[in-house]
Amino acid sequence: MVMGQPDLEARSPWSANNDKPQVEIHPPVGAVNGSLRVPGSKSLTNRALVIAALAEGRSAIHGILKSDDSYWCMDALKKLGVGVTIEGETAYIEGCGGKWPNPSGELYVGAAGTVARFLPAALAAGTGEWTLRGSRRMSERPLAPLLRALTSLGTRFQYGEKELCLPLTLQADGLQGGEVTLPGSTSSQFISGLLLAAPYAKEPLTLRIEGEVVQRDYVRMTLDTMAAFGIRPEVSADGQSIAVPRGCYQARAFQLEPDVSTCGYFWALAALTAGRVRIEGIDAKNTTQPDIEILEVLERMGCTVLRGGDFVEVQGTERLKGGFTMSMRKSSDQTLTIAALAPFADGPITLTDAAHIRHHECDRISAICAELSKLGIRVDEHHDGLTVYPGRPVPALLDSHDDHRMAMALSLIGLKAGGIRISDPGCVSKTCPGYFDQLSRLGVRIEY
Ligand SMILES: O=C(O)C1=C[C@@H](OP(=O)(O)O)[C@@H](O)[C@H](O)C1
Ligand SMILES: C=C(OP(=O)(O)O)C(=O)O
Repeated sequence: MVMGQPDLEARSPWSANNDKPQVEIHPPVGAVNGSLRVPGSKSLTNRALVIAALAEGRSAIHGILKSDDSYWCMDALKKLGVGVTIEGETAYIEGCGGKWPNPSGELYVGAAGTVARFLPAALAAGTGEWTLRGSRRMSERPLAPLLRALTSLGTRFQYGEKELCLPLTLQADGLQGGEVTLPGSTSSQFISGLLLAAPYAKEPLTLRIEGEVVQRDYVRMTLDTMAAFGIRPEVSADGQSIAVPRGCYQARAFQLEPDVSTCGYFWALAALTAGRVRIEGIDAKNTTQPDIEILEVLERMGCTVLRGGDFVEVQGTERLKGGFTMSMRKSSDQTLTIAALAPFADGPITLTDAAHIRHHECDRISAICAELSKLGIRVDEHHDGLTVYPGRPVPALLDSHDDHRMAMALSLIGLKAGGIRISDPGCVSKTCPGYFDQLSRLGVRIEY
């Protein structure tokens, strides 16, 4: 079987296993029990890095994620002349107060949606001319609504290959203020990107959001992180209008939460093996990360969840329950995790409201349907989701589609079925380079 060629340029020095063509997951003999910590949230790391770079003064960001997505964010900031020093899990950032020290250069965003959507607005708020490139997939992923909004605020763009896509050259002379409209239906990151830069506009900026926002809680996360650095936008009662005051972020020490999206795979591991997995450092009631919703799904499937103030423990069950439909609008990154659990439930599971994940690292709806089908699992593909039916997976080599979440979700199937191999295990480094090592530490046999 010929798998698509992964885009190895997007793998950072923090990646691992790029030389391994495949990994086999061996089903553990019994329940998986264990306790672990996962690295910092990708979403919080890249928000904090961009804000700290725009701030006045030196920030210390504690508990960062060290993965491809955060590497390319820091790499771009360094190329812009921002001082970035890493000691252990802390990044020290010398804020530039909104004036990028290097007014020109070539920046590479890798495969990171957060960097591709946060950086253009932050650059546009300054003065200079920069070229932005991304991975093959990032050059196909949508950027147009953000670029149109920035154009209306005075930024000029030239496109290298295709209009309104990466690669591009951005000419900036500050953002005009006033009003700007952005759609919410394709990606919340356009809104987050513009919000992060908005305090530096020449006049106060108001964002009007058209329609529903996919994964709206990520916008809330952006607003909360901005507030932590001293800027408090005002959100209208209907949530569709956000007024951002002018100002400058103030540097500070900032502690990040662990990555709840990554936690989902480990909690699913407990769910599948009737085991018990505790993840330290998570405050389920107060987290700003929407993927915490996976806990409610696991409960619905029959698992028991213990929400401590500083940990979450999931205890699995002998027979997972299915027979429900779930909207993934809020926590779409967990769609693949639930789809991978679904064959082992006692009834079909339908996931809806996730049409936008066709524009993620791969067309995730079509990709997961293709891979589950290879396993002999019945799936119905819908425009905005899928239905997965209970079944017994047959041995197969599965394609990770150069998508960290495809690889991590598909690995879960190997916990229950023999002969499950996954291509290009290195792709997990987009958000969790140590994923397979952590599985091993929990007693799951991994063979490259
Ligand atoms: O702002 C963020 O940190 C994110 C927003 C979401 O993207 P979209 O809103 O583009 O779906 C999510 O899928 C991604 O993993 C992280
Ligand atoms: C969609 C994702 O990433 P990105 O930040 O590149 O959009 C993801 O991590 O699942």
